[in-house]
Amino acid sequence: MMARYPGATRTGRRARLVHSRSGTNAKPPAEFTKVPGLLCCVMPMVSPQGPTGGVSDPGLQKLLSSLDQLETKADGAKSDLLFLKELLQSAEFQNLLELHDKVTTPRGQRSATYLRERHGSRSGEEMLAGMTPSTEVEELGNILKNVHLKIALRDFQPVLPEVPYAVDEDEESVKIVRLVKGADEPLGATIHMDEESGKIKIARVMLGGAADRSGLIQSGDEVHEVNTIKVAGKSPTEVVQILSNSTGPITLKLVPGDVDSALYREGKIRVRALFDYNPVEDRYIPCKEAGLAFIRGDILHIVHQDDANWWQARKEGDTNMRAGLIPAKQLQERKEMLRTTVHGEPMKGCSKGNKFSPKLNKKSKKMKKLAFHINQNEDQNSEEILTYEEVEQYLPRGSSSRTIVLIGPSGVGCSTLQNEIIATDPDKYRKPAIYTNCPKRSCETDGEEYIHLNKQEMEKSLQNKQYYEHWEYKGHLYGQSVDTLKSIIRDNHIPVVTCSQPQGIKFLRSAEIKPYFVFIKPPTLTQLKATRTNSKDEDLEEMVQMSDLIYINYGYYFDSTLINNDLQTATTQIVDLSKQLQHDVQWVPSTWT
Ligand SMILES: Nc1ncnc2c1ncn2[C@@H]1O[C@H](COP(=O)(O)OP(=O)(O)OP(=O)(O)O)[C@@H](O)[C@H]1O
Repeated sequence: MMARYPGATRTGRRARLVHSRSGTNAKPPAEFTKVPGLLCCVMPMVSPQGPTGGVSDPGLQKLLSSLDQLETKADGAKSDLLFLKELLQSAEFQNLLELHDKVTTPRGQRSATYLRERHGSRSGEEMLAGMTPSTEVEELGNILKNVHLKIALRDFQPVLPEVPYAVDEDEESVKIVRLVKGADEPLGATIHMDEESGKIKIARVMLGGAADRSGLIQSGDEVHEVNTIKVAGKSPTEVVQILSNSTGPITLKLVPGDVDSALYREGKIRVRALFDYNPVEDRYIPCKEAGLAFIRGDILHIVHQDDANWWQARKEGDTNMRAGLIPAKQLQERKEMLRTTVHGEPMKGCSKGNKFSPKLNKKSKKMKKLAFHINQNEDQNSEEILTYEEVEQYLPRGSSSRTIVLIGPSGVGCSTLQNEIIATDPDKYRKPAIYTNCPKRSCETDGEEYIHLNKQEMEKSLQNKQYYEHWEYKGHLYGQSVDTLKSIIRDNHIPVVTCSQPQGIKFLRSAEIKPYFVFIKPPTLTQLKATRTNSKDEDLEEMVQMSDLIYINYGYYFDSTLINNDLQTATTQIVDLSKQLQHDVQWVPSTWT
C-alpha cells in the first residue's frame, strides 16, 4: 500500500500529515472562477468521515478496521498507527488509489457500470450534501447535473482493435507500426533487398510522406511483415505488390535499424533546376512513384541529401509537403555523360558554342561582332553539364537594383528596347559607354557614348579580358566593360544593357552586377512580317529559328521571357518588371548574397 504513495519518504510523510490534519478540520468551500461564456469549478477536497473516514473501497475499509483493533495492542507505536490511519483516509491517498485502479483495470471491464459502481456513492448530490448551502453550492449542483459531465463518465468510441500480433518475448526489439494514409497517397518510403543478408529493408523515408509523419519508420529498418504477411524470401517487387494490394491502414512489423534519426532533419538548401526531369522516363530511379518531376528554372528545396544518388526535394512554394526523389548532382552528371558518350546523343542543357546567330550578315554591325567571336573566342565551358545551381533569397535594399540585360536573336529589337526603356526615365536607367579605338568625332563627348582609347590601349585591354563582349567594325575595335556598369550602379542608376554573345552572360553573372536576364523573343512569323516591313522574309525566318536555338542552349540563364511584338507594350512590360525587382524578394545564386 505504501508503495502507492509516490515520494513517501519519512520526511515527506510527516509534511503531508500536517497538511492533511489542517484539511480535516477546516473544510474549504467550493471555489468558482467566472469566465465570460465559461464556468470553471475547482472542487473542494472531500474530507474523510466516520470510523473509516468515508472510505468506499471495501479492502481499505477492512484494513482500517484492522488498524483500529491493533491500536489497543500496540502501546509504543500508537503515533505510527495514527499516522497510517490518517494517511489511508486522506483524500489524496484515495484519489491515488482510484487512479491506480483505473489504470490497472482492463479497458473492457471499465464500463459505464464499473464507473457507476466506483462513482455511485459520490454522485453530484451526495458530494454536495455535506456542504453548507449557498448560491455557489447550488450552482455547482447544476453543473454536476449537466449532460456533458455525465458523458465524461463513459468510454469513448470507437475502441481501437488490439494490435493483431503476438510478439515473442525473446524477439529482439520489434516495432509494430500502423499507418493510416490517404487513399491515393503512397507509403512515402522505398524498400530494397540488403545484398549481404537478403533481407527487405527500408531504403529511404520520404520527408513529409505518410511513413515520415508516423515518426516511427527509419531508413535501415528491417521489414518482417506487411499486414501480417511475412516478407522473408520475397523480392522487393513482391513486397511492393503486397503494399499496393492493401486497402485501409497498413501495419508493418519492423526490426529497427541503427540509423541516427538526426539524419532526417530537413535540409535548407534551395537550388534552381537547370534541366527538365520526368521520373516516369527515368529508368534509373528506384521507385517512379516516389519521383518529383520538374522543369528547368524551377526552384527546388533539397530536404535530404544523404543518399549519394538520390536527393529528396520539394518544389518551392508547393503546398504538398511530401518530398520526392530527384537525381543527385553527381548522378545526373554521370547519366548525361553516359548518354552522350555511350549513346552518342547530344548533351542536354549544355552550352555548346558562343553564337547567337550562325550566319554572317555583312550589312549588320551586330553580325560583325559575331564574326569576330566565331573566329577568335571559343566558349571555355562548352562541356559543362548543367544540373542544379544553389540559390538564396535576395531582398533589394535602398536604391540597389538588378542590372537589366536584354538578350535575343539579332534584329529582334534589343537595342531599340534598350533606348526606349532609358527614355522612360533617363535619370534612373543608364546605358554603359563603349570602349573603342575609333577616332572621336566632333559631335561626340568622351565618356558619354564612347570612351576613346588608342590601338595599343585597346589591344591591351582585350588581352586583359576587360570586356564582357567585344567586336570589330570597319577595322576598329569595340568593347563593353563591366567597370562602366559598376560605376553606373555606384551612382545609384540602373544599367540597361544588351548581350549578344554567350560568354557575356557568364561574365555578367556576379554579385556586383546582379544581372536580370530578359529573353527577347520574336513574335510569330506572320506578326514579324507585318511589323518589320523593311526586313527580308528569310532574315525574319532565321531570326525565329535562332530564337529557338538560343532558348534551348541558354534558356537556363533567363529570368524572364518577353515577346517583342508591339514595341510600346514590350517597353512597358520591362519597366514594370524592373520596378518589381526593386522591392520583391528574389531567388539569386547563393554566391551573390
Ligand atoms: N516591336 C517592334 N516593332 C517593329 N519594329 C521593331 C520592333 N522592335 C525593333 N524593331 C525594328 O527592328 C530593327 C532591329 O532592331 P534592333 O537593332 O533594336 O535589333 P537588335 O536586337 O538590337 O539587333 P542587332 O543586334 O542586330 O542590332 C530596327 O529597325 C527596329 O526599329
